[in-house]
Amino acid sequence: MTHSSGAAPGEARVRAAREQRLADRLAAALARPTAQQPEWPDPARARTVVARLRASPPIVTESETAQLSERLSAVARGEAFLLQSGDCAETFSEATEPHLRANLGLLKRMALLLAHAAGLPVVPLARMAGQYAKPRSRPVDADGLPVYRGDMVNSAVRTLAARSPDPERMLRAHGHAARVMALARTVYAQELADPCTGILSYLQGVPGGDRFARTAERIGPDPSPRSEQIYVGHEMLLLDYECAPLHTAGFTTGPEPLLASPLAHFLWIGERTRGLGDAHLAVAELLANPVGVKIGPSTTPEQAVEYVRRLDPHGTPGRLTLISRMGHALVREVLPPIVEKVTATGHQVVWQCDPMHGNSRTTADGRKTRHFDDIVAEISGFFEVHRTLGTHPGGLHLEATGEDVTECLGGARGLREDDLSARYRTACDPRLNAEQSMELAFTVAELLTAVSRPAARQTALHSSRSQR
Ligand SMILES: O=C[C@H](O)[C@H](O)COP(=O)(O)O
Ligand SMILES: C=C(OP(=O)(O)O)C(=O)O
Repeated sequence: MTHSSGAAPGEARVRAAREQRLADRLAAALARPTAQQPEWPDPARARTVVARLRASPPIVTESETAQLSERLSAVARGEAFLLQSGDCAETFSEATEPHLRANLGLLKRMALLLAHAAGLPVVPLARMAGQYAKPRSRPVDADGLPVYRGDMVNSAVRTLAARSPDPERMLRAHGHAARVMALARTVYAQELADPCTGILSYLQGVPGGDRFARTAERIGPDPSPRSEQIYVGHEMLLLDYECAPLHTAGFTTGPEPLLASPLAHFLWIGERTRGLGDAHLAVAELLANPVGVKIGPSTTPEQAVEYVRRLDPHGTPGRLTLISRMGHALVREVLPPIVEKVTATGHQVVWQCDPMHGNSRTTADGRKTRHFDDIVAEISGFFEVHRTLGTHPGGLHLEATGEDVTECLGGARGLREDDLSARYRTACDPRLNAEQSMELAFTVAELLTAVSRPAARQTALHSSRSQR
């Protein structure tokens, strides 16, 4: 943790004491049980890398993070919609401008579409510039090798040496993330000066695209404030990487000082590391950045309330995003008591639907995939639950790419299992391709048009225009 010098001696002492308290709390958090961490073969080498990460330059700025916090408050109040999308696992080899352009262009088109459908500003959040570590279900793969845990930890190549965790990879990940973020800022602002053209060419190119023509007609300039600004987030998984550069934040969401992560605007805790007694949650409690928690089908309403109590102690709207990933068959059953119990606490969280992770399946030849229809069914269930309870379905969290991959089944071209081998390129879980993603955006646009209230739409559009 760092602080600037130049303050009066009394002030410097107060600041030093405050930093020491935060350092002690972080050390206590890290002493708790941790899941899904690599065992570095050479711990001394790992410590050297962590020391270098501590001195590394920031990837995002605190003012951008504070701005995202404000925008998530609007989402939690029902005045905006959050769209998060990107690769399941970023790789070093795909940290290229064409790949970033494809993913960010897609995110921008989808955001524009949803903004018009919901009549609300859309906050774009890319799974990018840090999504290099993956939690896994099993420690070894089908060949008996240690499982691939993301480019930040080991290599996907199928040899024992390649799968050995290498701490130097954390430095490479940081370097790639910094470069990706710098590029993303420029690319997102530039990409599709005229996104309507991209949307219309999708409609013309895909079978049955004309069924969305009426929705497309309503699209005009982006009504979202700061529509050139992109935010990034990743799973806060690998604690050596995540905790090294934490420093006392210049902004806070309550009376006490907190730690800022300079690695991303938004961080979330995954389904496999959300234990209430575990380190990930205790670290997230110390962060000034907005945070999320994935909640799968085994989550109880009591656990959800505990996440809210711990991660949003001061009742800051949008400070916490609860990312439900129940699966299409369970969302209508499991989500309602959670939403009811959390709503009764009076805290205003962002309710976000991840329709990907509860709908994974394996094909006969061992490929992981997801069906477009299951993804739509989970989103429909999520909207239905919120419509019934009078709460705001605040956002979506997708694994999607603007590339023409063949990883998920179904969609307008009716991709079947036999088609998947053509361009199955994901490093981990299957992503929607560009066409499937646009089809999903149009489908969700129609759901949103059905749920959004015209009066609220007018007010939100008016106020977002006046902020520009
Ligand atoms: O992206 C999410 C997880 O890392 C992934 O679903 C785990 O996959 P596995 O079950 O193949 O380990
Ligand atoms: C691992 C992920 O999801 P979950 O924790 O929900 O399984 C993810 O979003 O990459």
